[in-house]
Amino acid sequence: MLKTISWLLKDNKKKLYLPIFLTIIDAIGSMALYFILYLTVVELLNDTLTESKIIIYTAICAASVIYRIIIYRKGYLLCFTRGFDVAHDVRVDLGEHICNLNLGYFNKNSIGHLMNTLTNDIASFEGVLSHALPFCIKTLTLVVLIIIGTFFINWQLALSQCLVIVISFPILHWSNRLVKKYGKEKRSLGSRMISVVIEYIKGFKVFKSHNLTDTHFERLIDTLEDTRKLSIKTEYKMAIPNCMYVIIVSFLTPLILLLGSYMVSGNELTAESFVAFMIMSLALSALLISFEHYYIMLNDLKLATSNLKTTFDYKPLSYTDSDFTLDNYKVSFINVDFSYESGKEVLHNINFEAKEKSITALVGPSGAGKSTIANLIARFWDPTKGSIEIGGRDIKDLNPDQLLRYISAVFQENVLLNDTILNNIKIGKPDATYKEIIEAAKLANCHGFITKLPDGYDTMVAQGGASLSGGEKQRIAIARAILKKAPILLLDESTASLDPDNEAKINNALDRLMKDKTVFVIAHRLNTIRNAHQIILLNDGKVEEIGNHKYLMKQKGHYYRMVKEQEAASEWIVKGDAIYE
Ligand SMILES: Nc1ncnc2c1ncn2[C@@H]1O[C@H](COP(=O)(O)OP(=O)(O)OP(=O)(O)O)[C@@H](O)[C@H]1O
Repeated sequence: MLKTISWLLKDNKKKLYLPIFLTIIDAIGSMALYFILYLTVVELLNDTLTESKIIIYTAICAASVIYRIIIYRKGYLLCFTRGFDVAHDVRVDLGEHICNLNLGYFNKNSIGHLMNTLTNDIASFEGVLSHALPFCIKTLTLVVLIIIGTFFINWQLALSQCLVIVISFPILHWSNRLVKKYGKEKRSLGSRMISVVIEYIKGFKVFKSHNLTDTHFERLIDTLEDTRKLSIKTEYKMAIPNCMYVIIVSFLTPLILLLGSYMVSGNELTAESFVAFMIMSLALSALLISFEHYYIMLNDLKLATSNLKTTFDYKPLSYTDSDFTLDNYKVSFINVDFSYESGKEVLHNINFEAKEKSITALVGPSGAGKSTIANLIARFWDPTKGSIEIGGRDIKDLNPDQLLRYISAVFQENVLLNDTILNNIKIGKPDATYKEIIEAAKLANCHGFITKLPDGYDTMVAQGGASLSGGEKQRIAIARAILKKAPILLLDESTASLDPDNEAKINNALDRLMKDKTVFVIAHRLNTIRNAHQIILLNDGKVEEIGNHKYLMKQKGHYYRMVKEQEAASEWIVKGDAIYE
């Protein structure tokens, strides 16, 4: 565990040296009080406690208290602030690391697991660094100092005291094993609960429209109930070793009382040493009881750090060139195979070339692999075999962040942030001027509806863009892409039926956006792509047909049949409940 923590801390370890040192100094300072107490008891029992000695002892106690207040304040404040600083750095590192991962990571790991790592695991890490670590160090220092001190008073009693402490070790180990077992279960249940909550919130509209809110709410309730049951079970299981440990270390005082009394009556121990030993022993047993709490926290940290390390161990996409410029924007797929999950290939030996400033339409049945091709161009994933070249460069060599400067994407589901419309458009080019933003909005046909909103461009968009219509959201996404002016465009044509006015506005905006760009359009309505330079018909992850509309129609193959089917469907007239051709 220490190795993992040290790896997570990296250079931040040094930040913790001073607070740990001050914590140890504070522990040593508090020992001074025990020593004065011991001297006072000895002098009192020997009847040698004079007024001047009382003043000296009181002065030492007062000085020790002031010294400890200063050290305590400094040490603990440093522990807390440095603990929070270090956890903040781990959070930032983790955030940056996640940004560089391919989308495959989010595929394998449920959102719940990721949220758990980002929130609970880091919170455990933070809690231990800022709270448990200083208390553990202080407690351990005091325990060691008290044990050494008791050996000076009477080694036989000190040895029997150590024996009791040694007996408690297997119990601590037992509780440690339970923390590991139930901690793992709790973490995975926690991840599941977060996933279910997110699913419930995101799907609320769908569940409601299908009258399934109750069914899905029950799923949520079931997960909450499982969490409650597991928490209670954990506490019950943990209670056994916890109680045993507390009983054993509490047994220290009666043991010393019994053994000490025998030794005093047998003149093997003086009364004042006996009293001093008893004071030390009481303090020791109280310290050992509180130690267990922090020991459990430290063990829980093991799970948190191993989760964090697993996330950090997931390698980001590699590249050799981070500062590159592309000479042209021709896109080529060369013998590309791809699988999201090993053993389940979804693209097989894809070969095609999209000329610079040409339009390539990707068509085919649902699940054929159209979106996957778009994802591979943006390097959201890497092919499992073969290569993808842009401007003659294998994109595997290029820094994915830099590569995305050359690519704009307009997907069906356009995410709008809970921010102003202006800032939502600005995402396309963060340093854009107000004039550039307005121009892009005008080209995307959204200036009109934006200026009619109460605060115009400063109108806040509700989370997820809920306050705008589907067509308006799409036009804002187009404005973003216009502003970005990237030479390659990935376009997922909307499947949603839009009213003719909205559709005309979007098509008009798209025409402007597509001008002079290497465009890939995932087309669902074949009448919109008749002018594409090439149409790639994908079926079951393979290129089945390739060519322009005229050529493919002449072939009378799969594309031809799809066009004919869509034409026939568009001629249908829906009258009441009946459909007539
Ligand atoms: N994130 C993912 N993880 C695992 N499998 C996936 C993932 N995304 C897509 N797939 C699978 O890959 C295959 C191709 O999917 P893709 O989304 O590329 O098809 P598509 O042609 O775009 O379909 P549609 O027209 O319905 O959007 C499908 O079998 C799909 O189930």
